[in-house]
Amino acid sequence: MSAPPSLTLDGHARIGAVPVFGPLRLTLSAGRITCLLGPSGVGKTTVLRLIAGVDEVTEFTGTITASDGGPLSGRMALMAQGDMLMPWLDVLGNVTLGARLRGMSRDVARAREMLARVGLADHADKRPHALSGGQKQRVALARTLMEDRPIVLLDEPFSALDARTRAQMQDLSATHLAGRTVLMVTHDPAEAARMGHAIHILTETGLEDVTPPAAPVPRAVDDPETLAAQGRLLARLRAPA
Ligand SMILES: Nc1ncnc2c1ncn2[C@@H]1O[C@H](COP(=O)(O)OP(=O)(O)OP(=O)(O)O)[C@@H](O)[C@H]1O
Repeated sequence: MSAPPSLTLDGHARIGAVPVFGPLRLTLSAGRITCLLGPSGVGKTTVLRLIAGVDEVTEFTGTITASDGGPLSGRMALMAQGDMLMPWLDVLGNVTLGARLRGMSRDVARAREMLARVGLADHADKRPHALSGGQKQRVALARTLMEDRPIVLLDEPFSALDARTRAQMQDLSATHLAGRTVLMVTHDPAEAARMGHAIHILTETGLEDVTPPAAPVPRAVDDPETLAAQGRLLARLRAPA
């Protein structure tokens, strides 16, 4: 994996005549996890999709740049909202989809290992329709973590998981994402308090920074400083705009 750059999105966005966000300047520090929270519809997914280069409806005026000056394409892995699994491929085929699309041979052993880590070793031969929502989301997570990319974009990656599995997948992801430049959109203050090296809230008027706990990521769920940060975040999210 090449060294992860920092990324900066600087600009404003609209869909037709309707402003989505901006002016906004968001920096994702190199090798760190940045958590982005905020009310529904404020533009978090739009920010993530613009960085990913997959937004075809938003008119963005501004720049999205990497600190090393290099292109972003080919250096990013994206886990979009919704599992985006191919219904005609089995679980193993979905987890190795990236290699298939690049015309490379599949690393089946690594894919099976990744499936075991997300708790789906016994589901490799199933099609997505035979999985629960939380299982599908873990397949999508495994597919994203299979991609050895320096920049990783995750849109509510654990939203369909029960509390225990969610904590396990956060731990797993923190291990795999260590040293990568990560944007994680989430609605969960507890998740941001556990996972974020930087935490921002996107509001109609711009970006607000929330100081994360000092402990390394992933922080213990019952660590007092983590719980205090979770409380601060929740209070801020509940406050009137
Ligand atoms: N394809 C589209 N066409 C028109 N408007 C859109 C489209 N996609 C998103 N929008 C609008 O853009 C705005 C930002 O949407 P976005 O999905 O980025 O919000 P969000 O903060 O991620 O919301 P949520 O937390 O509910 O996922 C919303 O007002 C939404 O209605």
